[in-house]
Amino acid sequence: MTAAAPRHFRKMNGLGNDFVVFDARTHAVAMDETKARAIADRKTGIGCDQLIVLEPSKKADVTMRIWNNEGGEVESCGNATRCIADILFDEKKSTRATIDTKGGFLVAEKGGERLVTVDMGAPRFDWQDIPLSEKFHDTRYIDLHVGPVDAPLIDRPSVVNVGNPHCIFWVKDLDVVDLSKVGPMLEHHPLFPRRANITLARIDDRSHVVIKVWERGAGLTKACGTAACAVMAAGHRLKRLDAKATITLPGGDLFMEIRERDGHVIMTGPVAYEFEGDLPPHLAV
Ligand SMILES: N[C@@H](CCC[C@H](N)C(=O)O)C(=O)O
Repeated sequence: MTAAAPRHFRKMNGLGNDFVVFDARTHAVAMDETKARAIADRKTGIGCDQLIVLEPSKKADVTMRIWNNEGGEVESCGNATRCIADILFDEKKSTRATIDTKGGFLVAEKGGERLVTVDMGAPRFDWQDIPLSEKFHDTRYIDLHVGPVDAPLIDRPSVVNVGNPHCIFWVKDLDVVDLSKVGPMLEHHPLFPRRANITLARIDDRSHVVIKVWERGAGLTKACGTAACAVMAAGHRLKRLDAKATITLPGGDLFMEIRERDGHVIMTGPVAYEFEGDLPPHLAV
């Protein structure tokens, strides 16, 4: 039996949310759920929160496809978008890059050395767009209660789609519930037919929020860029946040803005290169 050809990859992260990146612009990469899980495994694979595959695009510099470490392909990833934009800035010797994703067409600009600003597009608040499985007139706060009878209850989250589905619980204390326990239950709640990313958000003042995220298909991560976009969009819609705010995640800060002229969410944050290599034959794609 001949071994599959090794496949070159780059390992990168945005605030500790880490990615194995494959370039399929010249040679096809056959990613699927089984391979994604094997490569993402932190004990027997390379290890990552998400796998990224770059493909040619007719309308953007690149098409970015995203798989969670659990194996499912998803629409959007804020931290990976910054990483890919930085690769493109270097390749194109330009300070602007365009990236097509299932969640939308994104434009990124260089903000400094390994610092990237991305226009993450317009947030969607309609219940069908989140999507939710039942009609909610007002998605600023929905009826969804969490917590056993003998523990503090958190409820009335906001929901928003920023390319992918997010549910945000506004809390005074980020430890009010154990997100590693309630996260998976909420992610799979029947109200979310495509599941959801679950965030606890503590607003410290009108321009600073601290968050913890249980990512759909990836669990607790050090940072989730789209969750920061979702918190910014929902918090501003509730008039609890100014148009510019810093969002602190376990891995560090993202600088967020709701652009006045079109309501788009603008995210600025760092990118980091870790290492590169070739997949061993048993993991080859
Ligand atoms: N880490 C990402 C989000 C990745 C996808 C997410 N888990 C989902 O399933 O929607 C980010 O930085 O946004």
